[in-house]
Amino acid sequence: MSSYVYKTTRRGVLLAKTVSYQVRLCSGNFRHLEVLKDENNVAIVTMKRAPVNSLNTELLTEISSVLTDLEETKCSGMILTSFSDKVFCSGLDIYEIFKSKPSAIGTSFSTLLEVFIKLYGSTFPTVAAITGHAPAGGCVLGLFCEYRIMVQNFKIGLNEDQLGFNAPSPIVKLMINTIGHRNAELALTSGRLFTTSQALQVGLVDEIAKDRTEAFEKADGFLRRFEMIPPLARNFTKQSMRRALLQDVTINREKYTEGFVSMISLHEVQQSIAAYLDNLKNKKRNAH
Ligand SMILES: CC/C=C\CC/C=C/CC(=O)SCCNC(=O)CCNC(=O)[C@H](O)C(C)(C)COP(=O)(O)OP(=O)(O)OC[C@H]1O[C@@H](n2cnc3c(N)ncnc32)[C@H](O)[C@@H]1OP(=O)(O)O
Repeated sequence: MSSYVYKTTRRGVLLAKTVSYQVRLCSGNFRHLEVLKDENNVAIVTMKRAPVNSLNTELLTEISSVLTDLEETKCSGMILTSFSDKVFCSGLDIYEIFKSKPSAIGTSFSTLLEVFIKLYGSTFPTVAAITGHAPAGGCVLGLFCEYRIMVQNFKIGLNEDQLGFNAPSPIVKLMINTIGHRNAELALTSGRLFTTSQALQVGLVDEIAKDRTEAFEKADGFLRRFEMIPPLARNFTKQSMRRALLQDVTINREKYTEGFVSMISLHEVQQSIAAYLDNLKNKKRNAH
């Protein structure tokens, strides 16, 4: 178990260094996730695929499986977060889409769509405690949740265009639903990454936190808003707001996967990803 776990009290979720009797580690043999539940059946799902939580098929499969478990055990809320104080999630594992077989690209993307359906369509309230950078697929994970709290001085956004391909249409719709058509078009066409405060201004995140502890307090505050709301009513409303997009992704999952694979497999796109990776490595080299 990592050195940090989250202790819950009746008044909220607090960062602590010791396991409280009130918190139990969920069963399930996860390599890249830690799942804790408090006495109110709120789950804290922490991604811990070092160094940057890139979403490979294994991590995506684990997230999908946790979501099934949380539905079955009638979880009352979920906080999605990262083990890292620098990166929430760095998006799809680039090495699973660069120079990879179409079948591997397809599996990775299709599993992301499975997570889309389960997380975006979950019956319980969901909040992302974004403790670091959240580019591309990292931002997408946040967008699947109902509410986003982001620690200050990081970056978030859909930068797919910078890598040489476009964000798939369900993600474009999700972005439009969140920040409006004009802002989404400007952001997507330039692959813009927003700073935390810019993201708040545009509505991409809902609250800013000064650090992880505050992010958790605010996440807990969001979940507590629903204490007096009958869960059935809440869920009906949520599903009715999300139905069109959920149905689209569910019905067209295969079509979207084929489209993504074809696009990523294009020679020009692979060249752009190679250049992007070079750039990433150079940045790292120059920083040292
Ligand atoms: C309906 C459909 C739904 C959705 C479609 C969504 C499609 C999404 C496409 C994607 O998500 S593509 C991935 C896009 N991701 C990025 O552009 C992020 C790239 N990474 C960064 O900008 C930075 O690494 C960072 C800001 C996340 C972290 O910076 P820093 O803390 O300085 O770490 P390093 O840059 O040194 O990286 C450490 C290590 O990790 C590797 N890495 C980083 N990101 C990824 C990644 N996405 N996949 C695989 N590996 C990644 C990086 O290369 C370094 O590796 P070393 O071997 O050099 O240590």
